[in-house]
Amino acid sequence: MAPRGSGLDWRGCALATPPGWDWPSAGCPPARPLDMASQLRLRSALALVTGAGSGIGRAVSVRLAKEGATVAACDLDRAAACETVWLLGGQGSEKVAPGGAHTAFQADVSEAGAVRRLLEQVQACFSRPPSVVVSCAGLTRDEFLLRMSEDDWDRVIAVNLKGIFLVTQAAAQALVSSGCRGSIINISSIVGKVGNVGQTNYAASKAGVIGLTQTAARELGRLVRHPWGHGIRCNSVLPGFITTPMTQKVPQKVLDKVIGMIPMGHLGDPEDVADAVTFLASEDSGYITGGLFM
Ligand SMILES: CCCCCCCCCCCCCC(=O)CC(=O)SCCNC(=O)CCNC(=O)[C@H](O)C(C)(C)COP(=O)(O)OP(=O)(O)OC[C@H]1O[C@@H](n2cnc3c(N)ncnc32)[C@H](O)[C@@H]1OP(=O)(O)O
Ligand SMILES: NC(=O)C1=CN([C@@H]2O[C@H](COP(=O)(O)OP(=O)(O)OC[C@H]3O[C@@H](n4cnc5c(N)ncnc54)[C@H](O)[C@@H]3O)[C@@H](O)[C@H]2O)C=CC1
Repeated sequence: MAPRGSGLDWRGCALATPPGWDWPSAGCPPARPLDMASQLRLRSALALVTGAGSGIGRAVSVRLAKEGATVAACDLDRAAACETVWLLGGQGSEKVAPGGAHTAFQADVSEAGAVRRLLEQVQACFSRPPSVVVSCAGLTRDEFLLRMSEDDWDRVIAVNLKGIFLVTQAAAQALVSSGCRGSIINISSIVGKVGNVGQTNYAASKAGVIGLTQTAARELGRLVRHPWGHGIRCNSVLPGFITTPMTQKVPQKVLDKVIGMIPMGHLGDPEDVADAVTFLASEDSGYITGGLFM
């Protein structure tokens, strides 16, 4: 069954009106018109999405596919990645994804060999490197500093920071080897800028993602004519609280505290992040590299 609010029915087909959509009484058009998909800004793109099996990564996969991209959906959880591909139309989705059928891949992004094999498998499957790479894979191991274990620190840094290093490096190497331009989008967090109680490990990892991405942008951004330039844009997105399985673990009393500080007055949806990611993946952001704050 397609996830609630995915805007997709049981077959993965777009609903005329997403479940729970409350058409504004004033009759004004919906905030996120479904016909945005008709733009097909990513018609020829091959997009690799890590963490594609849940939450933001799944929403990003759906959104990129709506704009014509072929999606290589990667996750530690193979079944979850396969469910995402099923939502996108699965095998036989060539009719909606000119670049080939959406495909699921399994990899632990914290393992160098797994990431190397992932990029090899994606290129073997599609005969080209992914021109859009979105790193959503991530986890939390929240605890107060005074009580945090070394393992909780190590695992969060390994997945959230080293994982993005490995995927960014492998994807950039593949693009440079092929002389292709690309757009790499790394999901950081507002926590990487302002910190958050109970998240010394997570905040450090997300702050590291910001610095990694800004540096990669400096090294990879210029067009090929520079020895270190390759026309590859790198941006990080820093969402606040978004309603996903990751935030469902947060004590309600904490959410109650934080919601009052959110300018929009409520948690965001994964689709809100997917919209920003899709903009950064497309040529509409052709002169933006080094970061975008939400
Ligand atoms: C300029 C804007 C400033 C914004 C401020 C920061 C906003 C942060 C927004 C983050 C948005 C992005 C999030 C993201 O990237 C995705 C995630 O990381 S989702 C997970 C987020 N995790 C948390 O926020 C940690 C939540 N806390 C916990 O899980 C537990 O408290 C913890 C495991 C750390 C400890 O559990 P326990 O020992 O059981 O203690 P309590 O739960 O009872 O807490 C004791 C006490 O501390 C208060 N508290 C705990 N966490 C927070 C928090 N994050 N912010 C504020 N206060 C917190 C808690 O309310 C208790 O207070 P009492 O008054 O004693 O009840
Ligand atoms: N939910 C939120 O409030 C916010 C989330 N983020 C970030 O967005 C990204 C996505 O988070 P959510 O969708 O909310 O979480 P989620 O828990 O719904 O999805 C995370 C996905 O990453 C996968 N994953 C975990 N470890 C992996 C690994 N080692 N290798 C490959 N895949 C792995 C999980 O299997 C899962 O499918 C994360 O990087 C998170 O830190 C940033 C800001 C806010």
